[in-house]
Amino acid sequence: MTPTDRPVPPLLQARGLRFARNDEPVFGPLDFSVDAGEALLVQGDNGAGKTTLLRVLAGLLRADAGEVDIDGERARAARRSRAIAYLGHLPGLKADLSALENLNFLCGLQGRRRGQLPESAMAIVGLSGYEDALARQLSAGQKKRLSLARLWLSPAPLWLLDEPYANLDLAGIELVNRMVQAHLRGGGAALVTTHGAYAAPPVRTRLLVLQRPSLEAAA
Ligand SMILES: Nc1ncnc2c1ncn2[C@@H]1O[C@H](COP(=O)(O)OP(=O)(O)OP(=O)(O)O)[C@@H](O)[C@H]1O
Repeated sequence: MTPTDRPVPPLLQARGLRFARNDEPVFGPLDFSVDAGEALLVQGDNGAGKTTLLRVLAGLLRADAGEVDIDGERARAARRSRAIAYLGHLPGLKADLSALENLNFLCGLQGRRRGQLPESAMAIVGLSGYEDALARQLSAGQKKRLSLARLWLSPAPLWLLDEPYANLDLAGIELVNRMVQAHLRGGGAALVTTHGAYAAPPVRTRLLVLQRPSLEAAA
């Protein structure tokens, strides 16, 4: 077998991943993988553990058991921060910086996708003309769009998107789908939590359904 014959490892692989709070199981054990060019939709009822799973994968919470590999190697902090862009419920913006200053600040922290500039990212998300607006003066949907611009600028291949459609109008929902499609076409991957059926074809999509362990036990 030559080096080029070796199978490419999944971009993300979880084995036996489990999380509990105060001995109460929240999810798992879960086994799943996501390849480059693929989206994994994470669905489940309110409280099923979708946000918790994304936070564990992002390294913001520690799993009780299991392993996470990125590109075939254990996901330690440095590897996670290079490989993962996390879009959470909160916009994660500096309220007293302008929209453009926020993007420049975040590019300074996280690096920047090759060939993309903050100004062009603002245009892509429909925020041209808002460059000098303070983040705290933006509407909820505009803040979400600014977070999407930050996501677009990130050089990280693995997107963890927690309810990315929240607060967005129809055009914004289509924008998220176009961004995900373009990201996957460029060799990236995405985990997307959602309550709705918003993920548009032709994204190569698989489904991970979480169930609340206590409800399962009671059933
Ligand atoms: N900071 C916290 N402290 C204690 N319990 C929490 C905390 N955050 C979440 N939980 C609990 O963990 C469980 C999973 O919550 P999580 O937010 O992951 O669910 P979710 O599937 O994302 O829900 P939703 O669809 O409502 O956003 C819930 O029972 C919730 O009450």
